[in-house]
Amino acid sequence: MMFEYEEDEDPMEQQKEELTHHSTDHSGSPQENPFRFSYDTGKRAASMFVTPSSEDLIAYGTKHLLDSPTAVQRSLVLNATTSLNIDCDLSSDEDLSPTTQRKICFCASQNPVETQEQGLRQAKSTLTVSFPYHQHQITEDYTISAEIIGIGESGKVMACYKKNTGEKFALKVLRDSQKARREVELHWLTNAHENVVSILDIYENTFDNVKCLLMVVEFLEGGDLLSQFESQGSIPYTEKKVGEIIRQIGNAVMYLHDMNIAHRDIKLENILCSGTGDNCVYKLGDYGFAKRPERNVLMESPCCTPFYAPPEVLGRERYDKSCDMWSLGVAMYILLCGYPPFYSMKGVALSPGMRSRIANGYYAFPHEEWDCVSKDTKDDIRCLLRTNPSDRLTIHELMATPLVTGEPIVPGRLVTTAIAIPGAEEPECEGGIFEGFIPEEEEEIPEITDTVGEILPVPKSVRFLRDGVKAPRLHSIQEEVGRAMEIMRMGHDQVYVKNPTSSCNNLFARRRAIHLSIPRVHC
Ligand SMILES: Nc1ncnc2c1ncn2[C@@H]1O[C@H](COP(=O)(O)OP(=O)(O)OP(=O)(O)O)[C@@H](O)[C@H]1O
Repeated sequence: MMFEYEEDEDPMEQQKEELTHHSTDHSGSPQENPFRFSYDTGKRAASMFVTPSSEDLIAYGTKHLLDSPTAVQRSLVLNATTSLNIDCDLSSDEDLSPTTQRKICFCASQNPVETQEQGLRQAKSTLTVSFPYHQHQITEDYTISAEIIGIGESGKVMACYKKNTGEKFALKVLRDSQKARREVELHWLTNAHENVVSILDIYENTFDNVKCLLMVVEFLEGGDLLSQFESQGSIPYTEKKVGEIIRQIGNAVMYLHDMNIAHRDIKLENILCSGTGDNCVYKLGDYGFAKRPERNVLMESPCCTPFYAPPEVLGRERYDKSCDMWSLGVAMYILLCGYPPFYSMKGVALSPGMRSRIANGYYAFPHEEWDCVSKDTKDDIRCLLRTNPSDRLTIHELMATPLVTGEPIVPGRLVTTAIAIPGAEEPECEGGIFEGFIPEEEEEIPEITDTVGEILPVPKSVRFLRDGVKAPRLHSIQEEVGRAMEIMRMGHDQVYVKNPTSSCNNLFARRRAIHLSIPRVHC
């Protein structure tokens, strides 16, 4: 869907009129001070890049939300500064959910005058959405601290402090690129949701001749969910707690999916926590791989972290938002037992065996951790980890499950032995219930030296599902995953292709010896 205008209307004029009318200026003209404004919706505080008072803004948004979403949506187009296509069809208002409309109203309100000309230039061609940003130095507004809040693939996340309030925020610096712009744009587009990390300010600054985008986001004191989970010893969470996390993050995912945006990198590290207590608010962050497909075009680029990557991504087939559902299933699985459903026995991020198990949907629910989990919840995970994307639960279906709605669920057998085990028909093995098929060609299972706990009396084919990946290894696995991410995320910028004549890799060497007439390299 593309933005469309009716030929006889001039949206520029209309928006100018609306901005003039609604911008009751308290601190200067919009040109002088277009970015200084904070509002509090009651849910969150965020700088909205506008000058009107919060009442004006909300009234403005509400008015247009209720009376004339089209007018506001048209004005949103005037923010356009890049060629990214955001496929909202403004010719049909009913396509937009109320939340979507509300967000778009806010976007429209924040429109800095400086972008209007650019918007006009694009108005009757391909109409796109972008984000407003400052071009002055971030250090005019924030003090950048040396404190590192987190480290990710794209660099460090630093602490920064707003100069006039002393408030702490998180600063993510991205080297300017098409990918970075897409990350910021899609995050910006969804940032009004209460379970999405709020963006406060965006800057385009140049350091040592390198143009960067700097994103100031709210600081979540509880850190990321993986660290929080590990800091309490990776002890499995209760279904109630997991249900609450999935309810909140699922709400954010539903918001994204309703806007036809897939996050594509849902994992515990990208779920941020407002605190550590019972009232923790969970928020989705890191849109580094988020994508909005063109209409009816499924996303094709492989991304995601291997542990969370669905088969169709690994298989480089087409996929869509259902990859987020797979990743939610993986996240649920980890939180409920303390280890991931798929992993490499060799301690690498993605082995052929792990790939094969993912492709076949082959994982287990070992008795020790899973017997106390209800069959309903295990069924939810099964429905999320289906190898065929079209068979997977949608986000709307997940949000209606008892786990998420909080309806009573029949507990697993360790909680009460009086209840019949509905999973009696489930395929069982000595080590637990397993799913999928046993791959015909398994990877060699090496001697496991770092196994925590006893070796279970299970067939070799199933053993890898349990051994060696107990809680203490989770973090090191995640680190390995991090190192492998550049390869996994080849859908975007670059693909690293090893030199077949000089590469040293045992698997490659074996295959080369068997299949290829490439001279052998001694590693
Ligand atoms: N707003 C925030 N509040 C608190 N901690 C944060 C915040 N943003 C990021 N972090 C921490 O920094 C880490 C890395 O952040 P982020 O995921 O945004 O970076 P990245 O480079 O995109 O990472 P990835 O490796 O997932 O691509 C997070 O896992 C989290 O621990």
